[in-house]
Amino acid sequence: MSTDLEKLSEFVVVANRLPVDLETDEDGSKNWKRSPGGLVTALEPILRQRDGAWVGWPGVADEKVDPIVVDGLRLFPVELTSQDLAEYYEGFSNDTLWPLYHDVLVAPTFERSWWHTYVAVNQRFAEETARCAADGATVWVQDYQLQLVPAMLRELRPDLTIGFFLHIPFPPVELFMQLPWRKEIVRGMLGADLIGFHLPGGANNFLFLARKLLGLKTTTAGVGVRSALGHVDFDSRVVKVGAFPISVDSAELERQSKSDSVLRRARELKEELGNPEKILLGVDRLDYTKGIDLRLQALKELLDEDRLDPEKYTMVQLATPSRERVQHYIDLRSVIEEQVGRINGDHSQIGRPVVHYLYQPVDREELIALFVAADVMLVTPMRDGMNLVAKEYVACRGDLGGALVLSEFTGAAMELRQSYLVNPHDLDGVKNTILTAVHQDPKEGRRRMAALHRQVMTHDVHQWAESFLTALAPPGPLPDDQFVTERESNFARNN
Ligand SMILES: O=P(O)(O)OC[C@H]1O[C@H](O[C@H]2O[C@H](CO)[C@@H](O)[C@H](O)[C@H]2O)[C@H](O)[C@@H](O)[C@@H]1O
Ligand SMILES: Cc1cn([C@@H]2O[C@H](COP(=O)(O)OP(=O)(O)O)[C@@H](O)[C@H]2O)c(=O)[nH]c1=O
Repeated sequence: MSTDLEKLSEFVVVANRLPVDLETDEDGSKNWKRSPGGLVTALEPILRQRDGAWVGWPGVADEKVDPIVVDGLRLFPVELTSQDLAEYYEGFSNDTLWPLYHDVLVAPTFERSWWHTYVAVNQRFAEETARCAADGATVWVQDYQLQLVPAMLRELRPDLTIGFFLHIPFPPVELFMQLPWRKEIVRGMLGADLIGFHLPGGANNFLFLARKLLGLKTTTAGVGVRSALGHVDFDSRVVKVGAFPISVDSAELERQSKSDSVLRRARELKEELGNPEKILLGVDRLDYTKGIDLRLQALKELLDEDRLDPEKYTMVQLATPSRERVQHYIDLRSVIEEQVGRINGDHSQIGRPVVHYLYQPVDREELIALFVAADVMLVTPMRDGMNLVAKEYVACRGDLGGALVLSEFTGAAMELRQSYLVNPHDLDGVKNTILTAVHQDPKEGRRRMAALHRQVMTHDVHQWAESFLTALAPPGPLPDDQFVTERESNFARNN
């Protein structure tokens, strides 16, 4: 271990994944590649800024990797066996919690052996973190895969200040109550000093559960955005609960979007696409929450009904491979690829497909060039914690060009009010809104984009981290009258 890695860390991020995955190339050589998803996009600049350490899984099973510095980041890998991968990651995290927390878009599987593995893996993450954190350090635990870590870590290291942030929606109480291990999960999160959600709704759901499920005293006033924290009286401590909408590195994205290389690449992309009148763009992990199939269905119907001319308009859909061994993801890939094939079969010409579809990760620079080239960005999830892609598109449109079609069921919709908002369950509404965005009056488009751009530039990922970490100050007791039990709050509501 190098001296840099022997040094204990004052600031530690703990997430299921490291910011880079260990991949084996065709020649057998091992390389670190950026790992997928918005959590990594958001936290990487924060870790760099604070010179912290990152505890996480290196993205490959049965691989024991020693602590390592990659691209200036200090990484502490946690090994997952093939069985852990199947039961903790693909199973409990992504086939139980993920669907349950995303409005039960597909049925969650409740499998007891997966739960036991989830507990064991969370314990391992807590132990690795306890080893690399300095005395009194700040530890920031991330997301639904690690909801038990705060309590486990507090048990091992009561000296630490522990924050927990959930990147996906926290479900309504009626859905959460389906979970056989609901009390254990809530107690696990309550090991933190501060529990953060993207939106006030998630924070309020959590406070309600703490009262209803565990009979704890909590504040009952609504939580605000970066303000009016809620409090839970738990285990002789006060746990704070708040809403902190995550964002992107807006200034950096804007800077890159204006660079010569990106502008050149954006022009090339338009040419390569045959200089269509308008380019429509979708950028997602291939996930059933993202509404990729919905937007393809909308496009198909618009083309079938002659309401969109395939010679004038082209769509690019990027889909990063994700959770490829989970059945719902396997099924969705088939559905999407059949849709793309059918649209192109019915409406394309030789050398001019209507839909350009890539099932592969695309690097940042290419992505930014696509954002700059795209006239209409389609973000249509059925449910999404935040959706950083929507904010990235807006950050890259300092030229005030383009239009954003955005699902009301994303966290981003709460802030990006001047986008073309759609209800993804209303297919006709989505079709009409796509047409409105495609044909928008340029002046109206600039007005909307100016407001969106202002919002994203003034609420960036640094503000997100700063506001969370400032609220994560050492806990202090609150006056007794700020707490009420569930029984007392019912009484207050009914009288
Ligand atoms: O690690 P994977 O299983 O490949 O999944 C990638 C990430 O997906 C999820 O991202 C969420 O976080 C984003 C940032 O807060 C948010 O914008 C988005 O709405 C969420 O879906 C997941 O929560 C992460 O843990 C994964 O790393
Ligand atoms: C398709 C694609 C995406 N990215 C980057 O990934 C993240 C996605 O974040 P988001 O919050 O929108 O959703 P999930 O976390 O996946 O649920 C965003 O930063 C994209 O720019 C990428 O780099 N390359 C890709 O091909």
